Amino acid sequence: MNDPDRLRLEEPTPDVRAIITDIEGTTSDIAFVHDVLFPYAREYLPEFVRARADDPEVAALVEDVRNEADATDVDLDRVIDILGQWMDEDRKSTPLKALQGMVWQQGYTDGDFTGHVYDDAVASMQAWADDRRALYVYSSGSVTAQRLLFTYSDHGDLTDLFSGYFDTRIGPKKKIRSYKAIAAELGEPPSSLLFLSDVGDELDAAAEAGLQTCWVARDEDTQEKARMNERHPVVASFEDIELI
Ligand SMILES: CSCCC(=O)C(=O)COP(=O)(O)O
Ligand SMILES: [Mg+2]
Repeated sequence: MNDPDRLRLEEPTPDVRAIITDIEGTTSDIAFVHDVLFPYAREYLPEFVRARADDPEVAALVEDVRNEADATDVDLDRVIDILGQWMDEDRKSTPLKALQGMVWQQGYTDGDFTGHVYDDAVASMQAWADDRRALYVYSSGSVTAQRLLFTYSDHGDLTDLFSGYFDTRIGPKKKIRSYKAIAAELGEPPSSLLFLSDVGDELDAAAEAGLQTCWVARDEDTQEKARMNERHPVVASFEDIELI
């Protein structure tokens, strides 16, 4: 590992004890999320919500949508319209994400698609797990959706690699407090945690919380933007990350 171009993450104080990774754009292709998962949810979420409206879990999420939309008196059809609008906006709403995850379950189990995970992400995550580094996911997709993607991945079931999952129930991904809450939940000093993402605002928030960060910029446009930010080490793939 003496390649001078290889990114080495020097430890501020302790070594990296745990890695927390984003999914969309980081472990997995943005196109899989936007061209496969989102259209599937756009098509099947309305009938899913109607069919399961009396299920207590779905009913509670529908109520959460009404509250988040500040529309407490609206009927189910209006809630479904709101969810459609939020999907069009790619709003990172916790109840929407929970409902999407429940809808995707059908797609994965029917074999309509498998979860895309980059080859380099699989290889590095396997090596880190072998090296006894704990690996966590933090995504706006619900924990259910995260588990599904890695259970039904292109590479088979990868869930053994992960020690835990966080979604927006711990807080939004662009807020400093979310990363502090994750560190507190893991019982680790923030500086011993490494957060991987393709989004600068998420990395900025993590760095402000004291985490080590790495910008996974998989295409040239993102690499240029990432390098201009200058706050985070930049890699084109997980292969370029060398942990000390
Ligand atoms: C868990 S796969 C679905 C991803 C998703 O719904 C999403 O909004 C992407 O969020 P991320 O935080 O992984 O960029
Ligand atoms: Mg992302």
